[in-house]
Amino acid sequence: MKHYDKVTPDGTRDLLFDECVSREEVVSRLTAMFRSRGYRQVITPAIEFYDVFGSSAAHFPQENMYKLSDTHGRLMVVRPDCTIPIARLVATRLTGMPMPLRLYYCENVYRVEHTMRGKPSEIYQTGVELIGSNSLRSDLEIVELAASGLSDINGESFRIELCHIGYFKALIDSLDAGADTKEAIRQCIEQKNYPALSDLLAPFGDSRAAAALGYLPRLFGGEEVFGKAYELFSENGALECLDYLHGLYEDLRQLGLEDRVIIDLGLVNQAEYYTGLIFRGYFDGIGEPVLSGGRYDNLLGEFGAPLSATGFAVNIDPAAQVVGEPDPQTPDILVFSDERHLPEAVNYIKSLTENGLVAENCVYDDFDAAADYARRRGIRQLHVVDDAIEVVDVETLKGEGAR
Ligand SMILES: N[C@@H](Cc1c[nH]c[nH+]1)C(=O)O
Repeated sequence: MKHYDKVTPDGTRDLLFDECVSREEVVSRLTAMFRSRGYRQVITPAIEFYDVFGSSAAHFPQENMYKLSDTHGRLMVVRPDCTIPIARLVATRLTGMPMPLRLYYCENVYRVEHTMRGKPSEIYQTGVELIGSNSLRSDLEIVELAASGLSDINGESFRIELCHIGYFKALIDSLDAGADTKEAIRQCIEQKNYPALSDLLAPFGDSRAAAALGYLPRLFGGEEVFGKAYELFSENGALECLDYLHGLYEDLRQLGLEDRVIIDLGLVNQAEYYTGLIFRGYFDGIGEPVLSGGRYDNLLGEFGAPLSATGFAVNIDPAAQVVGEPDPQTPDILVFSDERHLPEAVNYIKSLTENGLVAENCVYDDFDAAADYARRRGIRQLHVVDDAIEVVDVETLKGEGAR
Protein backbone atom coordinates (compact mmCIF):
# COMPACT_ATOMS: atom_id res chain seq x y z
CA MET A 1 0.00 0.00 0.00
CA LYS A 2 1.21 3.44 -0.86
CA HIS A 3 1.69 5.78 2.09
CA TYR A 4 1.07 9.50 1.94
CA ASP A 5 2.40 10.37 5.38
CA LYS A 6 5.32 12.48 4.21
CA VAL A 7 3.70 14.62 1.51
CA THR A 8 1.08 17.36 1.54
CA PRO A 9 -2.07 17.00 -0.61
CA ASP A 10 -2.02 18.17 -4.25
CA GLY A 11 -2.11 21.94 -4.54
CA THR A 12 -1.05 22.56 -0.93
CA ARG A 13 2.34 23.24 0.62
CA ASP A 14 4.07 24.08 3.88
CA LEU A 15 5.21 27.65 4.28
CA LEU A 16 8.47 28.44 6.00
CA PHE A 17 9.69 31.45 7.98
CA ASP A 18 10.23 34.22 5.39
CA GLU A 19 7.15 33.22 3.43
CA CYS A 20 5.07 33.54 6.60
CA VAL A 21 6.56 36.96 7.33
CA SER A 22 5.85 38.21 3.79
CA ARG A 23 2.29 36.93 4.01
CA GLU A 24 1.72 38.66 7.31
CA GLU A 25 3.18 41.86 5.92
CA VAL A 26 0.75 41.89 2.98
CA VAL A 27 -2.21 41.02 5.19
CA SER A 28 -1.39 43.64 7.81
CA ARG A 29 -0.97 46.42 5.25
CA LEU A 30 -4.22 45.58 3.48
CA THR A 31 -6.33 44.98 6.56
CA ALA A 32 -5.07 48.24 8.14
CA MET A 33 -6.22 50.01 4.98
CA PHE A 34 -9.60 48.25 5.03
CA ARG A 35 -10.15 49.24 8.67
CA SER A 36 -9.14 52.84 7.92
CA ARG A 37 -12.02 52.99 5.41
CA GLY A 38 -14.63 51.68 7.85
CA TYR A 39 -14.56 47.95 6.98
CA ARG A 40 -15.01 45.48 9.87
CA GLN A 41 -13.80 41.91 10.04
CA VAL A 42 -15.95 38.80 9.87
CA ILE A 43 -14.90 35.14 10.00
CA THR A 44 -17.03 32.37 8.55
CA PRO A 45 -16.52 28.60 9.06
CA ALA A 46 -14.06 26.76 6.84
CA ILE A 47 -16.75 24.14 6.18
CA GLU A 48 -20.27 24.93 5.04
CA PHE A 49 -23.27 22.91 3.94
CA TYR A 50 -23.03 21.96 0.28
CA ASP A 51 -26.34 23.75 -0.33
CA VAL A 52 -24.69 27.14 0.36
CA PHE A 53 -22.60 26.70 -2.79
CA GLY A 54 -24.44 24.03 -4.70
CA SER A 55 -28.11 24.98 -4.54
CA SER A 56 -30.16 26.39 -7.41
CA ALA A 57 -27.65 28.91 -8.72
CA ALA A 58 -24.59 26.62 -8.36
CA HIS A 59 -21.89 29.24 -8.77
CA PHE A 60 -19.19 26.65 -8.32
CA PRO A 61 -19.14 23.39 -10.31
CA GLN A 62 -19.37 20.57 -7.80
CA GLU A 63 -16.25 18.90 -9.18
CA ASN A 64 -14.25 21.95 -8.07
CA MET A 65 -15.23 21.62 -4.41
CA TYR A 66 -13.76 19.44 -1.64
CA LYS A 67 -16.59 17.52 0.00
CA LEU A 68 -17.09 15.66 3.24
CA SER A 69 -20.03 14.63 5.37
CA ASP A 70 -20.94 15.61 8.93
CA THR A 71 -21.99 13.27 11.74
CA HIS A 72 -25.57 13.21 10.38
CA GLY A 73 -24.37 12.21 6.92
CA ARG A 74 -25.13 15.65 5.46
CA LEU A 75 -22.99 16.85 2.60
CA MET A 76 -20.50 19.60 3.44
CA VAL A 77 -17.89 21.47 1.44
CA VAL A 78 -14.66 23.14 2.42
CA ARG A 79 -15.36 26.74 1.37
CA PRO A 80 -14.25 27.42 -2.22
CA ASP A 81 -15.06 31.12 -1.93
CA CYS A 82 -15.52 33.76 0.78
CA THR A 83 -18.13 35.96 -0.91
CA ILE A 84 -20.91 33.34 -0.93
CA PRO A 85 -20.65 32.51 2.81
CA ILE A 86 -20.63 36.24 3.54
CA ALA A 87 -23.85 36.59 1.53
CA ARG A 88 -25.30 33.77 3.67
CA LEU A 89 -24.09 35.45 6.86
CA VAL A 90 -25.47 38.88 5.94
CA ALA A 91 -28.81 37.51 4.77
CA THR A 92 -29.30 35.48 7.93
CA ARG A 93 -27.85 37.74 10.63
CA LEU A 94 -27.11 41.28 9.51
CA THR A 95 -30.09 42.59 7.55
CA GLY A 96 -31.14 44.72 10.53
CA MET A 97 -27.84 46.63 10.53
CA PRO A 98 -27.51 50.12 9.01
CA MET A 99 -26.73 49.78 5.31
CA PRO A 100 -24.38 49.75 3.58
CA LEU A 101 -22.33 47.16 5.42
CA ARG A 102 -18.57 47.21 4.98
CA LEU A 103 -17.01 43.83 5.78
CA TYR A 104 -13.54 42.36 5.36
CA TYR A 105 -12.11 38.89 5.81
CA CYS A 106 -8.88 37.02 5.77
CA GLU A 107 -9.36 33.33 5.08
CA ASN A 108 -8.29 30.32 3.04
CA VAL A 109 -10.42 29.12 0.16
CA TYR A 110 -10.10 25.60 -1.30
CA ARG A 111 -10.66 24.85 -4.98
CA VAL A 112 -9.93 21.49 -6.57
CA GLU A 113 -7.38 22.13 -9.29
CA HIS A 114 -7.76 19.68 -12.17
CA THR A 115 -5.21 21.12 -14.55
CA MET A 116 -2.10 19.55 -12.92
CA ARG A 117 -0.27 22.79 -13.69
CA GLY A 118 0.92 23.15 -10.14
CA LYS A 119 -1.76 25.70 -9.33
CA PRO A 120 -2.66 25.91 -5.64
CA SER A 121 -5.83 24.37 -4.26
CA GLU A 122 -5.48 26.25 -0.98
CA ILE A 123 -5.62 29.99 -1.57
CA TYR A 124 -5.19 32.52 1.21
CA GLN A 125 -7.26 35.63 0.54
CA THR A 126 -8.08 38.90 2.17
CA GLY A 127 -10.94 40.87 0.73
CA VAL A 128 -13.78 43.33 1.24
CA GLU A 129 -17.51 43.30 0.53
CA LEU A 130 -19.57 46.49 0.39
CA ILE A 131 -23.19 45.40 0.78
CA GLY A 132 -26.43 47.35 0.40
CA SER A 133 -25.58 49.85 -2.33
CA ASN A 134 -25.98 49.61 -6.09
CA SER A 135 -24.49 52.97 -6.95
CA LEU A 136 -21.53 53.92 -9.06
CA ARG A 137 -20.12 55.47 -5.88
CA SER A 138 -19.72 52.04 -4.28
CA ASP A 139 -18.03 50.56 -7.36
CA LEU A 140 -15.72 53.56 -7.46
CA GLU A 141 -14.95 53.12 -3.75
CA ILE A 142 -14.14 49.45 -4.27
CA VAL A 143 -11.92 49.87 -7.35
CA GLU A 144 -10.07 52.80 -5.78
CA LEU A 145 -9.56 50.74 -2.59
CA ALA A 146 -8.20 47.89 -4.71
CA ALA A 147 -5.80 50.29 -6.44
CA SER A 148 -4.66 51.80 -3.13
CA GLY A 149 -4.11 48.33 -1.69
CA LEU A 150 -2.05 47.14 -4.68
CA SER A 151 -0.06 50.35 -4.70
CA ASP A 152 0.67 50.03 -0.98
CA ILE A 153 2.24 46.64 -1.70
CA ASN A 154 4.00 47.31 -5.00
CA GLY A 155 4.16 51.04 -5.71
CA GLU A 156 3.17 51.90 -9.26
CA SER A 157 3.91 48.42 -10.63
CA PHE A 158 0.35 47.19 -10.90
CA ARG A 159 -2.57 47.37 -13.27
CA ILE A 160 -6.28 46.80 -12.95
CA GLU A 161 -8.40 45.45 -15.80
CA LEU A 162 -12.03 46.50 -15.83
CA CYS A 163 -15.03 44.97 -17.59
CA HIS A 164 -18.81 45.10 -17.40
CA ILE A 165 -20.29 41.61 -17.66
CA GLY A 166 -23.54 43.19 -18.92
CA TYR A 167 -21.92 43.87 -22.29
CA PHE A 168 -21.09 40.19 -22.76
CA LYS A 169 -24.56 39.20 -21.48
CA ALA A 170 -26.25 41.56 -23.96
CA LEU A 171 -24.30 39.91 -26.78
CA ILE A 172 -24.73 36.30 -25.73
CA ASP A 173 -28.45 36.77 -24.97
CA SER A 174 -28.91 38.10 -28.50
CA LEU A 175 -27.58 34.84 -29.90
CA ASP A 176 -30.05 32.08 -30.69
CA ALA A 177 -27.95 29.30 -29.13
CA GLY A 178 -28.25 26.65 -26.41
CA ALA A 179 -26.73 26.99 -22.95
CA ASP A 180 -23.81 24.66 -23.72
CA THR A 181 -22.78 26.61 -26.81
CA LYS A 182 -23.02 29.86 -24.88
CA GLU A 183 -20.80 28.47 -22.12
CA ALA A 184 -18.30 27.20 -24.73
CA ILE A 185 -18.22 30.68 -26.28
CA ARG A 186 -17.65 32.25 -22.86
CA GLN A 187 -14.75 29.90 -22.20
CA CYS A 188 -13.12 30.67 -25.57
CA ILE A 189 -13.38 34.41 -24.87
CA GLU A 190 -11.94 33.98 -21.37
CA GLN A 191 -9.02 31.96 -22.73
CA LYS A 192 -8.59 34.20 -25.79
CA ASN A 193 -8.86 31.09 -27.96
CA TYR A 194 -9.52 32.81 -31.31
CA PRO A 195 -9.68 29.76 -33.65
CA ALA A 196 -12.15 27.85 -31.48
CA LEU A 197 -14.19 31.02 -30.95
CA SER A 198 -14.57 31.69 -34.66
CA ASP A 199 -15.56 28.04 -35.27
CA LEU A 200 -18.27 28.34 -32.61
CA LEU A 201 -19.55 31.62 -34.02
CA ALA A 202 -19.49 30.56 -37.68
CA PRO A 203 -23.06 29.13 -37.69
CA PHE A 204 -24.44 32.56 -36.71
CA GLY A 205 -23.40 34.12 -40.03
CA ASP A 206 -23.31 37.89 -40.09
CA SER A 207 -25.30 38.51 -36.90
CA ARG A 208 -24.02 41.69 -35.21
CA ALA A 209 -23.94 39.97 -31.81
CA ALA A 210 -21.79 37.12 -33.17
CA ALA A 211 -19.43 39.56 -34.86
CA ALA A 212 -19.08 41.52 -31.60
CA LEU A 213 -18.50 38.30 -29.60
CA GLY A 214 -15.74 37.33 -32.04
CA TYR A 215 -14.13 40.70 -31.45
CA LEU A 216 -14.57 40.70 -27.65
CA PRO A 217 -11.12 39.33 -26.69
CA ARG A 218 -9.59 42.24 -28.65
CA LEU A 219 -11.64 44.92 -26.88
CA PHE A 220 -8.72 45.68 -24.61
CA GLY A 221 -6.97 48.98 -23.98
CA GLY A 222 -7.84 52.54 -23.01
CA GLU A 223 -10.49 55.09 -23.94
CA GLU A 224 -10.53 53.94 -27.58
CA VAL A 225 -12.12 50.61 -26.56
CA PHE A 226 -15.41 52.36 -25.81
CA GLY A 227 -15.69 53.85 -29.31
CA LYS A 228 -15.18 50.44 -30.87
CA ALA A 229 -17.56 48.68 -28.47
CA TYR A 230 -20.38 51.22 -29.03
CA GLU A 231 -19.92 50.79 -32.76
CA LEU A 232 -19.98 46.98 -32.58
CA PHE A 233 -23.12 46.57 -30.50
CA SER A 234 -25.29 48.83 -28.41
CA GLU A 235 -28.66 47.05 -28.28
CA ASN A 236 -30.23 44.84 -25.64
CA GLY A 237 -28.79 46.80 -22.65
CA ALA A 238 -25.24 46.95 -24.03
CA LEU A 239 -25.35 50.75 -24.32
CA GLU A 240 -26.22 51.28 -20.64
CA CYS A 241 -23.42 48.91 -19.53
CA LEU A 242 -20.85 50.70 -21.66
CA ASP A 243 -22.04 54.10 -20.37
CA TYR A 244 -21.69 52.89 -16.78
CA LEU A 245 -18.20 51.53 -17.32
CA HIS A 246 -17.20 54.64 -19.21
CA GLY A 247 -18.36 56.88 -16.32
CA LEU A 248 -16.39 54.80 -13.84
CA TYR A 249 -13.31 54.88 -16.06
CA GLU A 250 -13.55 58.69 -16.28
CA ASP A 251 -13.70 58.99 -12.47
CA LEU A 252 -10.68 56.70 -12.13
CA ARG A 253 -8.80 58.81 -14.67
CA GLN A 254 -9.55 61.89 -12.61
CA LEU A 255 -8.08 60.08 -9.62
CA GLY A 256 -4.81 59.80 -11.53
CA LEU A 257 -5.25 56.10 -12.28
CA GLU A 258 -5.33 56.41 -16.07
CA ASP A 259 -2.05 54.54 -16.52
CA ARG A 260 -3.00 51.84 -14.04
CA VAL A 261 -6.47 50.99 -15.36
CA ILE A 262 -7.17 49.06 -18.58
CA ILE A 263 -10.53 48.22 -20.13
CA ASP A 264 -10.86 44.53 -21.04
CA LEU A 265 -14.34 43.67 -22.28
CA GLY A 266 -13.25 40.06 -22.71
CA LEU A 267 -12.92 39.55 -18.95
CA VAL A 268 -15.74 37.07 -18.55
CA ASN A 269 -14.90 35.28 -15.28
CA GLN A 270 -16.27 31.93 -14.36
CA ALA A 271 -17.78 33.03 -11.03
CA GLU A 272 -21.28 33.51 -12.30
CA TYR A 273 -22.50 35.69 -9.49
CA TYR A 274 -21.18 38.85 -11.13
CA THR A 275 -23.91 41.06 -12.53
CA GLY A 276 -22.08 44.26 -13.49
CA LEU A 277 -18.55 45.51 -13.05
CA ILE A 278 -15.82 42.82 -13.02
CA PHE A 279 -12.16 43.56 -12.42
CA ARG A 280 -8.81 41.92 -11.90
CA GLY A 281 -5.51 43.24 -10.56
CA TYR A 282 -2.00 42.25 -11.67
CA PHE A 283 1.53 43.02 -10.53
CA ASP A 284 4.25 43.53 -13.13
CA GLY A 285 6.21 40.30 -13.49
CA ILE A 286 3.65 38.05 -11.75
CA GLY A 287 1.75 35.98 -14.32
CA GLU A 288 -1.40 35.26 -12.33
CA PRO A 289 -3.97 37.80 -11.09
CA VAL A 290 -3.36 38.99 -7.53
CA LEU A 291 -6.82 40.47 -7.15
CA SER A 292 -10.29 39.79 -8.49
CA GLY A 293 -13.67 41.27 -7.81
CA GLY A 294 -16.87 42.76 -9.08
CA ARG A 295 -20.51 43.60 -8.49
CA TYR A 296 -22.97 40.86 -7.55
CA ASP A 297 -26.48 42.24 -7.13
CA ASN A 298 -28.41 38.93 -7.13
CA LEU A 299 -26.39 36.72 -4.78
CA LEU A 300 -27.85 37.95 -1.49
CA GLY A 301 -31.33 37.59 -2.94
CA GLU A 302 -30.65 33.87 -3.35
CA PHE A 303 -30.36 33.74 0.45
CA GLY A 304 -33.56 35.74 0.91
CA ALA A 305 -32.10 39.25 1.31
CA PRO A 306 -32.21 41.12 -2.00
CA LEU A 307 -29.29 43.48 -1.45
CA SER A 308 -26.82 44.80 -4.00
CA ALA A 309 -23.14 44.28 -3.33
CA THR A 310 -19.65 44.77 -4.69
CA GLY A 311 -16.21 43.68 -3.49
CA PHE A 312 -12.87 42.09 -4.23
CA ALA A 313 -10.35 39.62 -2.85
CA VAL A 314 -6.55 39.70 -2.94
CA ASN A 315 -4.68 36.39 -3.31
CA ILE A 316 -2.00 36.84 -0.69
CA ASP A 317 0.71 34.45 -1.93
CA PRO A 318 1.34 35.99 -5.36
CA ALA A 319 1.14 39.43 -3.70
CA ALA A 320 3.66 38.35 -1.04
CA GLN A 321 6.25 37.67 -3.74
CA VAL A 322 6.83 41.37 -4.23
CA VAL A 323 7.01 42.79 -0.70
CA GLY A 324 10.78 42.53 -0.57
CA GLU A 325 13.28 40.68 1.58
CA PRO A 326 11.78 40.17 4.98
CA ASP A 327 13.70 40.58 8.18
CA PRO A 328 15.79 37.34 8.62
CA GLN A 329 14.26 36.87 12.09
CA THR A 330 17.54 36.26 13.88
CA PRO A 331 17.22 36.80 17.63
CA ASP A 332 19.40 39.55 19.15
CA ILE A 333 20.41 37.58 22.20
CA LEU A 334 20.69 33.98 23.39
CA VAL A 335 20.20 33.72 27.16
CA PHE A 336 22.13 30.94 28.93
CA SER A 337 22.13 29.94 32.59
CA ASP A 338 22.94 26.97 34.75
CA GLU A 339 20.11 25.06 36.40
CA ARG A 340 20.22 27.08 39.61
CA HIS A 341 19.48 30.31 37.74
CA LEU A 342 16.67 29.13 35.44
CA PRO A 343 13.93 31.37 36.93
CA GLU A 344 16.25 34.41 36.80
CA ALA A 345 17.02 33.59 33.14
CA VAL A 346 13.29 33.43 32.32
CA ASN A 347 12.72 36.81 34.00
CA TYR A 348 15.74 38.26 32.25
CA ILE A 349 14.34 37.18 28.84
CA LYS A 350 11.06 38.86 29.68
CA SER A 351 12.83 42.11 30.58
CA LEU A 352 14.83 42.04 27.31
CA THR A 353 11.72 41.46 25.19
CA GLU A 354 9.86 44.23 27.02
CA ASN A 355 12.62 46.50 25.76
CA GLY A 356 11.94 45.48 22.18
CA LEU A 357 14.75 42.92 21.81
CA VAL A 358 14.32 39.40 20.49
CA ALA A 359 15.77 37.01 23.07
CA GLU A 360 15.86 33.24 22.86
CA ASN A 361 16.07 30.85 25.75
CA CYS A 362 19.04 28.45 25.53
CA VAL A 363 18.07 24.82 26.09
CA TYR A 364 21.64 23.49 26.45
CA ASP A 365 23.30 22.80 29.77
CA ASP A 366 26.81 23.58 28.75
CA PHE A 367 28.32 26.82 27.66
CA ASP A 368 30.22 25.47 24.63
CA ALA A 369 27.06 23.92 23.17
CA ALA A 370 25.23 27.24 23.75
CA ALA A 371 27.98 29.22 21.99
CA ASP A 372 28.05 26.74 19.12
CA TYR A 373 24.26 26.99 18.67
CA ALA A 374 24.41 30.82 18.77
CA ARG A 375 27.10 30.82 16.07
CA ARG A 376 25.16 28.49 13.79
CA ARG A 377 21.96 30.48 14.27
CA GLY A 378 23.75 33.80 13.64
CA ILE A 379 22.98 35.20 17.12
CA ARG A 380 25.66 37.72 18.03
CA GLN A 381 25.31 37.99 21.78
CA LEU A 382 25.18 35.35 24.45
CA HIS A 383 24.05 36.59 27.87
CA VAL A 384 24.98 34.35 30.74
CA VAL A 385 22.71 34.67 33.75
CA ASP A 386 24.58 33.89 36.93
CA ASP A 387 24.66 35.91 40.14
CA ALA A 388 25.31 38.73 37.66
CA ILE A 389 24.75 38.99 33.88
CA GLU A 390 27.78 38.32 31.73
CA VAL A 391 27.63 39.57 28.10
CA VAL A 392 29.63 37.48 25.62
CA ASP A 393 30.32 38.51 22.04
CA VAL A 394 29.75 35.29 20.10
CA GLU A 395 31.89 36.16 17.07
CA THR A 396 35.04 36.76 19.06
CA LEU A 397 33.95 34.85 22.10
CA LYS A 398 35.38 37.62 24.13
CA GLY A 399 33.57 39.37 26.92
CA GLU A 400 33.86 40.37 30.47
CA GLY A 401 35.23 37.28 32.08
CA ALA A 402 34.63 35.12 28.96
CA ARG A 403 35.84 31.65 29.51
N1 LIG B 1 -14.77 35.97 -4.18
C1 LIG B 1 -14.19 36.48 -5.39
C2 LIG B 1 -13.71 37.88 -5.22
C3 LIG B 1 -14.81 38.82 -4.85
C4 LIG B 1 -15.06 39.40 -3.68
N2 LIG B 1 -16.18 40.12 -3.80
C5 LIG B 1 -16.58 40.00 -5.05
N3 LIG B 1 -15.76 39.20 -5.71
C6 LIG B 1 -12.97 35.60 -5.77
O1 LIG B 1 -12.48 34.84 -4.99
O2 LIG B 1 -12.48 35.72 -6.89
